[in-house]
Amino acid sequence: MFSLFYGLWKFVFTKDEFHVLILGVDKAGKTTLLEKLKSIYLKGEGLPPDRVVPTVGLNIGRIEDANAKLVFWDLGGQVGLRTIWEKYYEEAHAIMYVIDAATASSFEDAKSALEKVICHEHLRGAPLLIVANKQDLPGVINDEELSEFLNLKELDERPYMFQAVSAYDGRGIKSGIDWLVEQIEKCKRTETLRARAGVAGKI
Ligand SMILES: Nc1nc2c(ncn2[C@@H]2O[C@H](COP(=O)(O)OP(=O)(O)OP(=O)(O)O)[C@@H](O)[C@H]2O)c(=O)[nH]1
Ligand SMILES: [Mg+2]
Repeated sequence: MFSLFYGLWKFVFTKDEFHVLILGVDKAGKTTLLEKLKSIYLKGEGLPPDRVVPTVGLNIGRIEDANAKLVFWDLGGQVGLRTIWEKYYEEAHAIMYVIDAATASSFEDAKSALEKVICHEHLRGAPLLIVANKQDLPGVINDEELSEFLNLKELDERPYMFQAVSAYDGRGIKSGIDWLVEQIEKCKRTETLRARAGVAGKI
């Protein structure tokens, strides 16, 4: 009887935990964004931008919103480190792809790296939030202009959205996360990952 009530209690009150992979080429602002996310959701725990260094390994950040726990995996974007990205694909519920929208010279690299991400079979159906970062800088392009510039094909089979953000002043971050959580909760991939975790838990 106890286990029945405990199971019900757990079902009603325990929040799901989702894994969000933060990808993008080097200097896009991924780690700065992760730190800003922490400071918004964990009230002041994130590092200030001047303490952020280029990523070589993996940075992990955990936040909790009203509906879910999110675990962010932030990987290095330098060319030689991008082969590590795919090791995380199978376990990721969603992708946050960060682009430096103020540096036009980085767009082609950002586009071709993103196309590889989108095509990877281990990420099939994963919701994708494409972040046009550095909106605080002059001359930056917004989310719509970035979408036009990238002109990405093969996006239609997954939920996706472009979001203008600044990892410095925090604009756009909450709406991006709200959208991501909503999409993760209703997408088929989440059901598949949940079923797989359930089976693994029983073995
Ligand atoms: N103005 C401005 N600068 C930013 C913003 N986000 C990041 N930066 C700067 O961009 C540079 C790169 O930021 P990182 O967060 O280290 O970039 P990254 O994508 O994690 O880079 P790798 O770890 O090498 O892949 C740093 O100088 C940051 O201070 C932003 O929103 N606005
Ligand atoms: Mg980094």
